[in-house]
Order: sequence, then C-alpha cells, then structure tokens
Amino acid sequence: KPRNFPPGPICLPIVGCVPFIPSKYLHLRMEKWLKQYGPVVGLMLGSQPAVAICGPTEVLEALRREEFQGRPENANFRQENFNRKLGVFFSDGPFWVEQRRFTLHHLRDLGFGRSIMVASIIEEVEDIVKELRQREEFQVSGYFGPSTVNVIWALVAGARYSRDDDRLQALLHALTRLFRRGSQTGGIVNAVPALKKIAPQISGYKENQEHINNLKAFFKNVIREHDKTFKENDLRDFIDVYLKEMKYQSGNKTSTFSEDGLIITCFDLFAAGAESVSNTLSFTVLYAVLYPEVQRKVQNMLDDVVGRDRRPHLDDRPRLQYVDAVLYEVMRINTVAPVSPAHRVTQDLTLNGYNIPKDTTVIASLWCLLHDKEHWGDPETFRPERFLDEYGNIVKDEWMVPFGIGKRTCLGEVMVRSSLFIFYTTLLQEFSFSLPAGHPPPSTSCVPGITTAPQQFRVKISRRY
Ligand code: HEM
Repeated sequence: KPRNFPPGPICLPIVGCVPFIPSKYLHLRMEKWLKQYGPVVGLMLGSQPAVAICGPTEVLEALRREEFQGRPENANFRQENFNRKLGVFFSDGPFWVEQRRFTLHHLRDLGFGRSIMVASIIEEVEDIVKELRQREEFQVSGYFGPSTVNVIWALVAGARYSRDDDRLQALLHALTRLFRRGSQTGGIVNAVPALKKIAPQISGYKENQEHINNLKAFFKNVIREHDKTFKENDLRDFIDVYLKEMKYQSGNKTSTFSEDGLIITCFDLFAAGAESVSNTLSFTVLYAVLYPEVQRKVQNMLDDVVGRDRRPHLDDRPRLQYVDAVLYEVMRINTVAPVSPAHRVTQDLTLNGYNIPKDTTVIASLWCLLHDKEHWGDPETFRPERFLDEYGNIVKDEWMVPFGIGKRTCLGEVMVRSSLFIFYTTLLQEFSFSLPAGHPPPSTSCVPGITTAPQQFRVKISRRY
C-alpha cells in the first residue's frame, strides 16, 4: 500500500484485497467498513491502489472536488470502450467535458426534458396500460425495460421497438447479464488481468465480452443505417447530429468525435435508459404493494386533482407533491445506484489526512448518505412524509443524492424524474396493484449488480374503472 494510505482490509500478494471485497452488495459491506476502518478505506485491487469512501460527509466532499472527477484508466474499465476514452460515462478530462456538453446540449435541442420527450413517455405508458388491461397478474421485475429504453432511444435513434421485439429482448437480456455480474471495482479480472487468458470462462470475462460485442455491433449497425440516409439539412435524431459534427470535424486530428465514440455514447444512453429507470419503476410497484395505504393515498389525490377523464400531466405536479415524496422515498430506500461508478483521482492529494496518490480508483457510497441514521432518524422505514413540510410541500434535502454529486451527476436526471412521475401516476390512476392470493409479501432486499433491482415478484392487477 502507498505511504500514509487509509486503513482497510489486509492485502495478499498479486490479488491485493480483492478476496475481501464482495462481488455482491458492496454498499452493505461499505457500511461495515465505515464502522471497522472509518470513513475512508484503503484497498488494493491487485497492485493498484483504490479508495472506498464510506462516510457521508467525506462522500459529499470528495465528489465535489475537481481532482476526483477522473475515471479509471485501467484495461478492464475501458474494455467495453475499445480500450479508449470514449463516450460520456467512462471518459474524463477535456474529452469528457466536450462530449458531455455536446450530448446534453443536443439531447435537449431534440426534446430531452421537453414536450417531445413527454409525448414519447405517454406513448410508452399507454402501451403498457393496453397490455395490462388484458391481464390479471404480471411479473414486475424487468417488465418496464422495453418501454423505458424506448423513451431515450426515440431521441437518440428516432426509433421505438414493440415490447416483444426479439432483437430488443436479446439486447436487454445482454445488458441485464452485464449489470448483474458487474462490480464497481472491476472484479477479479481487473485485479489479475492474466485471468482473461487463463480462465476466461470462470472469470465471466468471455461471456461479458460476447454481450458487449453484440451490443456494440447493434449500435454500429444502427449508425451505419443512419449514415446511408443522412441529410445535413434534415437531422432526425442524436445520431444524425453527431454524424454531422463528425463530418464537420473530419480533417481535425484532435477531434473528439468518431464512429467508435458514437457507438459508446449510444451504449451509455441505451444502457442507462434500459436498466436504471426500469428497475426504479419496479421498485415503485413493489412499495405500492407493500404499502397499500400509500397506494390508496396517491390514488385519492389523483382522483381529486386529475379526475378520471384525462391523464395526469407534469403540470399537475405542484398539486401532487405527495407523489414526488413517494418517488423520492423509493429512490432513497432502495436506490438503484447505491455505489457510484468508479472515479479516479487526477493528482496526488489528501483526504481526511490520508495520502491518495494520482490515478487511485475511488468508489463512493451514495447509500451511506441515503441511509444515515443520524440524518434520517429511521432510514429503514418507508415513510414518504419525511420529504414534506407541514404544508405538504416537498422539502429539498442535500443528502438525497440518488443521481450522484458534483460535475459527474447523472445526465438523465430530468428524463428520469419526468418518466417516473408519468409512468407511476398513469398506472395508479388506471390500476390497483396487490399481492396475488397465497403469495408471501415480496422481499425488499435487492438483486445485486452494478445497479440493483428488485427480486422477481408477481402482482395482481385490478382495474379501477
Ligand atoms: C433512476 C434512474 C437513474 C439513476 C438513479 C441514475 C444515477 C446515476 C449516478 C449515481 C451516476 C453516477 C455519478 C458519478 O459518476 O458519480 C449517473 C451517471 C450517469 N447517468 Fe444516470 N441514473 C439514472 C438514469 C439515467 C438515464 C435514463 C440516463 C440516460 C439519459 C443516464 C445517463 C447517465 C450518464 C451518461 C452518466 C455519466 C455522467 C458522467 O460521467 O458525466 N442515467 N447516473
């Protein structure tokens, strides 16, 4: 370990601390580390230093500091990115600044966060309503993936898929496998890269590569199809806008725009749209079933504010602040990203008096802020009212950080908030959800992975009118 490095689990030759870092439920282990070693924990991933930030104030401090905004350079973190800094998620430095700004700016121009996106959310939820009207029960976990990915894909690639499209189902399956098997620390293959050659099957490396290659091949094909019909004065979607910039900068050797870069940006947006929003929606149904009184209260409010002759709309939000409080509470109690994706420190620095050398990988627990006992009082209790003041208005809380903190906060936050509000209110206006007869209450403990998801559970659907 480097000199004056934070305390942490013991290190073994070659593998470092990796045997003591669980591949599942890392956020829960980080809670234990906080008690055992303190708020900043030193790890070795093979021969590479890494720091796990487990203390809430330390997480707030670190993720706001400029020097913490890098992403790890080592091979495993970059493998899906053609081993280069590409896209938004796993790039950093001036490349990332330019790509993040470009992506956000043009997604907004294309309708991100505006009425065009809302229209597409409504189209998706109506599709679900139509399907659920035909059913008496449904299996919730994973159910919303095709719809939530369509919302972002409409802006990125100008396309939507039917919910049972085979190709879409295969892509979502590949993503689920990658998200469920992944680890924020890069896992054993990152610590001991030789395993890729010695034991590709056992380490999961081979299967991951197959999924990654299939996804990249799909995005490449979509991009090539766009290129064939590209017209500079008729830009249809984000891919067209990016292609235009790529062509404009084609003679510029320092350009950050390339076909590979576009493939990875598509990957970043598609994956985020498919996994995180879908899992959060499944959690909203889980808590609706477990807390029928909360479900009823939302429905009564919808009846009062919206009625039954029209659909809820974002404009109703100021009069439905309880709904936002419920959605906040779902994202707090079972957040889908309990540990931030790995960051990298871009220079030697100190945190809490410990030395952290340049290029150290950093993982930060968002869970520790969302579940801090001193701050929330009863963090394990599902209680939406904690986000409301005495007049029923939403109270902003600095520790409510499901989308991260600082310059790398989630690029999709506006879309997520709008999607969750419209999906949730429309579903509860139309249906009531309950446990099928004889089924035990579903567990709130999540399925592990890079993001978390609820375990498989079925619910009974009753139409409200
Ligand atoms: C419930 C849904 C979501 C949650 C809870 C969530 C949460 C997060 C978190 C915690 C980060 C990491 C911040 C960090 O690195 O410290 C992040 C980054 C990111 N998210 Fe989301 N996200 C969600 C949905 C989405 C969606 C739908 C999109 C697509 C538009 C998206 C795009 C991104 C991107 C591109 C980044 C990387 C930002 C960067 O490194 O500059 N996310 N998100």
